Amino acid sequence: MGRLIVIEGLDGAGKRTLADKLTAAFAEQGATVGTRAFPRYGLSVTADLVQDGLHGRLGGLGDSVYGMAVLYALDRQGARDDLLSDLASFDVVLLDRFVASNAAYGAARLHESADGAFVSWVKSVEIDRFGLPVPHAQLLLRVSAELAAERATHRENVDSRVRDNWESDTPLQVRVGQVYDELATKSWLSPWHVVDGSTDLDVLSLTGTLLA
Ligand SMILES: Cc1cn([C@H]2C[C@H](O)[C@@H](COP(=O)(O)O)O2)c(=O)[nH]c1=O
Repeated sequence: MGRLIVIEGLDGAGKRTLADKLTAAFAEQGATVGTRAFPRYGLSVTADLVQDGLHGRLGGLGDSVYGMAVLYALDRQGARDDLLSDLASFDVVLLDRFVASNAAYGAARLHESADGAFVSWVKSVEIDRFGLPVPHAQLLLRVSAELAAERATHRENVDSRVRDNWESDTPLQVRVGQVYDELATKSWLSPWHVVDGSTDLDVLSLTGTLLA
């Protein structure tokens, strides 16, 4: 059975770059790696609806924290069998965002902490009812909301990728960062490793820790 390792962090933290570096480093250490990212834009109708919601095209549903969270959760539920089969075939399954994204963003939108009702609800729906696998470890790629916004703006200019309504909401991003810190401190679902996303990482030593 492979290890499910999840990368979490703010929009613009550099999760995709870290996923690429970790994939190469795991391979260098002889581990086979499968990667996935959530939401599964272009692959699932629920993820495409999420995108509509993020860009204000779902009316009141986009404004509903629980409504949007259900869409994200259904997208993952639809990938459950694929995830379980990946875990049976690879040593490491590396995910760019998972259940904790729902917990952090939803709680932040509701101005709740990681000890609030929303975070418990996410676990009860996604882990207890949908039966999604619990991560072996979660990596919090920690950057300030200012640096994340700078990177997201740069990506917007370079890739012509329009920032969604949440990405351009800096106070929201600050609260998301706080909830992530709390989730890591309380080892929500599994152990968390907090890594500094503002400097170059020692990826080989990180993979060593994750494989130990
Ligand atoms: C995967 C996921 C993302 N999100 C948020 C984080 C981002 O602001 C936004 C889109 O994610 P993305 O920028 O990684 O594509 O959705 C949730 O609120 N819940 C989730 O389950």
